[in-house]
Amino acid sequence: MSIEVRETAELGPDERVAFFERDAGIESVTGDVREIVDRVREEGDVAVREFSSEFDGVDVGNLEITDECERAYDDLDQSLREAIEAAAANVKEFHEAQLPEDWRREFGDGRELGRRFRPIDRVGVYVPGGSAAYPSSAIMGVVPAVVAGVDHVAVVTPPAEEINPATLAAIHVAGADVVYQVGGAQAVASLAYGTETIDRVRKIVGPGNKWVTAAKAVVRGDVEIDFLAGPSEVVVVADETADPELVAAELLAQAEHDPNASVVAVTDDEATADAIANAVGEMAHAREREDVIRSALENDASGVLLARSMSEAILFTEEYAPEHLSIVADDDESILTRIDSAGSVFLGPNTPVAAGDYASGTNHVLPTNGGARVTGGLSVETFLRSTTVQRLTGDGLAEVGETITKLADAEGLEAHAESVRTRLERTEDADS
Ligand SMILES: NC(=O)c1ccc[n+]([C@@H]2O[C@H](COP(=O)([O-])OP(=O)(O)OC[C@H]3O[C@@H](n4cnc5c(N)ncnc54)[C@H](O)[C@@H]3O)[C@@H](O)[C@H]2O)c1
Ligand SMILES: N[C@H](CO)Cc1c[nH]c[nH+]1
Repeated sequence: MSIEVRETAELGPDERVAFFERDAGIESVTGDVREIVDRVREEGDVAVREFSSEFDGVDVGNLEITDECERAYDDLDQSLREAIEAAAANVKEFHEAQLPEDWRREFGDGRELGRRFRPIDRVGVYVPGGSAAYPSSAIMGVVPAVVAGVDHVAVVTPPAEEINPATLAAIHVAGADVVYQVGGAQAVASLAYGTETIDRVRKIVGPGNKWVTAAKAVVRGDVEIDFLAGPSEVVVVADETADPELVAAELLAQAEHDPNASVVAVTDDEATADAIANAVGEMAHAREREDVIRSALENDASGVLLARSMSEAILFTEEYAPEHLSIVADDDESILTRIDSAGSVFLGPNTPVAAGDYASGTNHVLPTNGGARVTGGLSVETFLRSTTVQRLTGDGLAEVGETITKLADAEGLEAHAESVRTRLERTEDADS
């Protein structure tokens, strides 16, 4: 397996499009996904069972498996149980620090304004589990919802002859209220529209492969979603001080998720670029998921890139807007100040992306496909809605009264203006 070094300056228009408008195969499955979503919407559980049989190879009996999660937790090897609990505790602590406080304060004279935060009442969390198991994603999806105070957290995860026990146990530890064995687009459709067994939710969150991600895009008009969190991505920005093997290790780690994953190293140092490419070639062999890694490395949005300068490497990265950004360079903090678009940032040689994937406490459900240009990852705010609150005194209304009536008149909305004038007149009458 080899990966060729390409110069950023030499990239043609098609290659730039492949990097910057990458879609990880989502568009190619959107037609099929629309059909799956429509069938589940019309036929409910019958369609869910049919698609589970077709795509997961399982004849599902009971769709609900909430009690099985607690049993899996009880039976789980103690050290694995402790690892799940330690990761969940770190994620909880970091997300509790995000909880916003309601506030009100005086603006001007007699104008009290503020914001109030309340949880969404019913959410659905997708926990992936097709080609790998994702207990970590159960923690990342459910814990912030619980911290936010969501009343009803429903989890969906793909069925299997035996669903991974660590995934079930993690769903239990994270605190889900109800759990269903259904995966892929059919799971997203079930949460969006409801079936006989699965209640519809108000917001669907969580990561998944191209079918899951396409389904979230399809239902987005009918139900709220977090963002598109599809096949994993990483960009490593490296200078000549970077250890090529550690950079290669980052690329392989994200590449092993999915054949549609995208992994990039970009550097301004030719020797470093060559060394990273060699290390990737050598280290990719004899991996358990070598085939998946090979496909991901062959993606048009993957590669080792040689930039003419660090500024060019930074511009490339900003345009790419990766899910994960690792910066391994002497002046990592100053490079970071020049990159705004990244889902989650990992600084320095001792900070592997796997830290955030599993246990440092930050969330690993992150925007892919350039979504980092407009949003960050899953957080407590994902599960909250904010409401503004205001109270004006007579003086407060008088202060903004003319501004309001002028604008209302300009809009031709007389009743708006009158609702203010009436109050102002009453205040004047009371004062005289
Ligand atoms: N961006 C993020 O935040 C993030 C975080 C964690 C994981 N991920 C990604 O999640 C994904 C997990 O993928 P996975 O496949 O292991 O699990 P998954 O649960 O996402 O997908 C499995 C489901 O895909 C459906 N499916 C499979 N083949 C199909 C077909 N031919 N037609 C229709 N549906 C089909 C099946 O219904 C199955 O249940 C990876 O791409 C990984 O990179 C992303
Ligand atoms: N790298 C994934 C986010 O793209 C998260 C994850 C789960 N398990 C391992 N890693």
